[in-house]
Amino acid sequence: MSLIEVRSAIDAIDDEIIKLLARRQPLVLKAATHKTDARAVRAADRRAAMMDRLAHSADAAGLSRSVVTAVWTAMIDAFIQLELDEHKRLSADDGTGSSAIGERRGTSGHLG
Ligand SMILES: O=C(O)C(=O)C[C@]1(C(=O)O)C=C[C@@H](O)C=C1
Repeated sequence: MSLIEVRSAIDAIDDEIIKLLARRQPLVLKAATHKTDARAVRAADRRAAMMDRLAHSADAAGLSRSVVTAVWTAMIDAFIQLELDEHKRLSADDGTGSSAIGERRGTSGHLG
């Protein structure tokens, strides 16, 4: 396999990763609507559990744990920022006394 071929294969995989992240993004934004503050958005317990689970998934897949840790740390940090931005937008009082996040969340809202 030439370097050009290797890079072409990497590009194809990156395009798949982009598609998967594009599916992940609206789910993360939906999670934001279930949360009422930044601490809940950060969901430290959930994040720790994910990293633990993913380390085992990496082992099973033959993927470097350090790569998984670095990639998911960066990815979750980026999605948290997106969630915080969305959360701020939905929480903004629209002047009617009811916030958009309350309407989007319905009655099942919970912290974290
Ligand atoms: O599971 C959540 O509560 C999310 O908001 C999603 C997500 C993620 O990107 O996977 C984002 C922030 C939290 O740190 C945990 C996980």
